[in-house]
Amino acid sequence: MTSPSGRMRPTHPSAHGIVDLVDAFALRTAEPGSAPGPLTGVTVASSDAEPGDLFVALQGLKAHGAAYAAAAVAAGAVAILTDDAGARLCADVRPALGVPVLVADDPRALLGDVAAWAYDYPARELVTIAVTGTNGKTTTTYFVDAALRGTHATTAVLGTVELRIGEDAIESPRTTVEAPALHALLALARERGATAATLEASSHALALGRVHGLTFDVVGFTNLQRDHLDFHGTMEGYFADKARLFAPGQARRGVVVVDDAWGRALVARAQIPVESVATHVGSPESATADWAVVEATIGLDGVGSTFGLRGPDGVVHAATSPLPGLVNVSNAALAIVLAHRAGISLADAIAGVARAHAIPGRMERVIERGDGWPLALVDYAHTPDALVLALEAVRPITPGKLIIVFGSDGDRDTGKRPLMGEIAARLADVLVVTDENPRSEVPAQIRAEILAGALAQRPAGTDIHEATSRADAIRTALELAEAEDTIIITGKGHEPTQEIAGVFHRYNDRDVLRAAVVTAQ
Ligand SMILES: CC(=O)N[C@H]1[C@@H](OP(=O)(O)OP(=O)(O)OC[C@H]2O[C@@H](n3ccc(=O)[nH]c3=O)[C@H](O)[C@@H]2O)O[C@H](CO)[C@@H](O)[C@@H]1O[C@H](C)C(=O)N[C@@H](C)C(=O)N[C@H](CCC(=O)O)C(=O)O
Ligand SMILES: Nc1ncnc2c1ncn2[C@@H]1O[C@H](COP(=O)(O)OP(=O)(O)OP(=O)(O)O)[C@@H](O)[C@H]1O
Repeated sequence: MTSPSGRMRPTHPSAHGIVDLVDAFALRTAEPGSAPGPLTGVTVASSDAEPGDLFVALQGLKAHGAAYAAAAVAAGAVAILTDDAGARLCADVRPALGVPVLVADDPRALLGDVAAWAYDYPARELVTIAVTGTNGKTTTTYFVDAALRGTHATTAVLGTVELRIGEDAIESPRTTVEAPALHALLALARERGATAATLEASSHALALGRVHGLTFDVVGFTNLQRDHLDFHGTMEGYFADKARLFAPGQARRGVVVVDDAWGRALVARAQIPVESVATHVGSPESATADWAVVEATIGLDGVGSTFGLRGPDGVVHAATSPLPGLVNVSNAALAIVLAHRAGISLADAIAGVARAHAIPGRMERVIERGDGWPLALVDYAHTPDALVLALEAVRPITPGKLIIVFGSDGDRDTGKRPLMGEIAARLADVLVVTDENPRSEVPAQIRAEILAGALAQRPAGTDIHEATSRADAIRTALELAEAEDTIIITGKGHEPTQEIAGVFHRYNDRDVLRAAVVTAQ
């Protein structure tokens, strides 16, 4: 993987005139200025500005981007696009910025279209697929990508774990990058000969227009569970933001898992053609859905599952999920239909998903059981529902005790903390409660809220431990474990850092586990 600060932009961007930008988007000019060169890129972050960029200065939650316009110009930005408030801030800069300051009423609403224009609409030359939902986005996108790879020699997959084009990848700053970065990545993908791109669309991204400026060929919905209520306010608000992906102009067709009521509501409300997929065997939805999982056998070794997928024509196809647990049967079924609707034959889609590699931090087996070692897995479950499913998936492959190491994020939905504690105390045998990403919060307070939930379920507090450092928590779990036990470390998955009090420390659960094995040898 290239360095996290590495940029993924086209190496041969085309040059546009500022006059053409003004004409194309009916912009007003606050300051005529003088562009030092043609426009070759777009950014919303001064720290990412490169020579030739249009710096789009947005009103943020904490600041107005126009406050950073001078920094962007110093880095080479050739023009500023902002709103009226931003233009006033730019007018106050002394000495004057010197570059044209352009104004739109709502620059965020234009951002995706401007970025697509600047990079010559790369998405039009790629098969594009987006997946949304609370859980399963990453897994489903990797499954879809595996299915596409049989037909498309070079693909891109853009999401939480990494930004990957072909075999070249960098760490991803978030689940869905801002629209200028997205269109730059798609332009680079096109330049490198990619013909398909699969990406995760987070609810934040949909609310903030990060995927504007392209029409996806196919979009998918996994499920909706409690998360991110700090941002969306209510479940209805969260759902409404997810539903934005299933709108004309944003996508041509959709595939929706209808196991939960939100998926069924989405099918009823979507204004694009959608197909439904029911993945709970024997559920009422499976009788009426377009596609349905009609049987599923969980691999007893915990590796994967086989299942039957009934298509709209009534024919049942034998399929495989390469990852453990029923949730991955659901993700695999969705991925197969998405890939098929993106132009892959059903047989090739099924075969491709079956071949998907291990996905970083998703039910990833880091230590295999044997030689006195317990089985140790790292999983990204960080919502109450995901935690239930993760623990239920590993229980059948655990002859001894099930040991969980977990915490909960700071500065995020606080209501889930006692729920996570209660679930862990109910479904695991031994708990080691520790920190996840405390961010600006006091770590001990977060742990106390989790422990309150755990103790409500298990008042005597038996086998409930607390560790102030995550690495210590993992080492504690290893000390407590016998060979027949399973350790599952949840919450951070692939994450390469731990955010504490504004500082991102290099940290990874898998590395700590591997280091413990090496030290013991
Ligand atoms: C809630 C949210 O999404 N916030 C995003 C938003 O931040 P903000 O509105 O607070 O921005 P701000 O700090 O007020 O700054 C205003 C503007 O000035 C710019 N600026 C700011 C400082 C500077 O030095 N230079 C500069 O140019 C910023 O780029 C921004 O455009 O705009 C910023 C610029 O694009 C984003 O970095 C920031 O994402 C933050 C980092 C974030 O944590 N977002 C998370 C919540 C997120 O998006 N998560 C989703 C979902 C994940 C999941 O499903 O689990 C994701 O897609 O990752
Ligand atoms: N279909 C599913 N339903 C419920 N839980 C799931 C599903 N798929 C995966 N999970 C659980 O959710 C965790 C996150 O999975 P994944 O990374 O694929 O989802 P995601 O939507 O990308 O999450 P995030 O947006 O937080 O990155 C997994 O580690 C697993 O525990």
